[in-house]
Amino acid sequence: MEEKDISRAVIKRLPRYYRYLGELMEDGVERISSNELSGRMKVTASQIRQDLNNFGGFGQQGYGYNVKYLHSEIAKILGLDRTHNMIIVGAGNLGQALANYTQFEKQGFKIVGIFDVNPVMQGVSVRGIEIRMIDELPEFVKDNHVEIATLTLPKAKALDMAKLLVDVGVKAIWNFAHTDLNLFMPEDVIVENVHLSESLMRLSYNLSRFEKDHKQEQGKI
Ligand SMILES: NC(=O)c1ccc[n+]([C@@H]2O[C@H](COP(=O)([O-])OP(=O)(O)OC[C@H]3O[C@@H](n4cnc5c(N)ncnc54)[C@H](O)[C@@H]3O)[C@@H](O)[C@H]2O)c1
Repeated sequence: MEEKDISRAVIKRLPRYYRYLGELMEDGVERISSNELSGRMKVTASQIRQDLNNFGGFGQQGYGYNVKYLHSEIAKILGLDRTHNMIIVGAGNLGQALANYTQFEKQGFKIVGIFDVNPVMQGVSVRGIEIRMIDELPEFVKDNHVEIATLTLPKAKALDMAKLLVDVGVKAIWNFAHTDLNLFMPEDVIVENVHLSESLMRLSYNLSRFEKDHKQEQGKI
C-alpha cells in the first residue's frame, strides 16, 4: 500500500474513520458505501472517497468498503496494529484519570508504569499499576521497552523531564503540560501536545457565534 504524501489533514481525519468503522464492526456491519458512511459521519461522500483513495482505494464500485479490512488498514497506518508501552509521569489528578481509563489499552497503548516525585505516592497503585519514584525511571524505561511517555506534571518541570526521557530512550511524548514541547525537542522525538482548554475555547467560539447568529435571525423577524 502506498502511504507517501498523505496530507496532514487526511491523517488528522483517520482516527475518526477508525472510530466509526470500529462502531460499525461492533454493530455487525460488514460493508458500507461512501454514501452511508457520509450519512453517519456528516462528511461528504466525495471527501470520504478522496480520503480513502489516498491509500490505494479500499472501496469497490457497487460493493462499498469492507469495514473490517478498512479498519485494519487504517489501524496499520496509525500504528495501532501493535502494542505501545507507555508510562505516565505525574500521578496527580490528570495522570490518575488517564491511568484509570481502560480504553487506551484496548487500542494498544499499554500503561506499564506511573511515576511521581511525591514520596507519599510511592507504592500506591492506580488500577493495579504501582506509582514509582523518578529515580527508578531510567532503568524502568530500558527494562520495559517504554516507547511513549505521558507528561501530566507541572509545566515548569516538563522540559527537563522530557530531556531526561529522551536521554533514556523514550521516542514519543504525549504532553499535557501547557507548554509546546515540540519547539524544544530534537526532530526525531515525536511530540503530541494536548490542550483541552483549546478545545473548550473552540466550543466557546461556536457558542458565541451561534448566539450572535440567533440574535440576528430574531432581529429579522
Ligand atoms: N493539557 C490539558 O488539557 C490539561 C488539562 C488539565 C491539566 N493539565 C496540566 O496537567 C498537569 C497535571 O495537572 P493535575 O491537575 O493532574 O495536577 P496535580 O497537581 O494533581 O498533579 C501533578 C503531579 O505531578 C507531580 N510532579 C511534580 N513534579 C514532578 C516531577 N518533576 N516529576 C514527576 N512528577 C512530578 C506532583 O507530585 C503531582 O502528583 C498540569 O501541568 C496541568 O496544568 C493539562
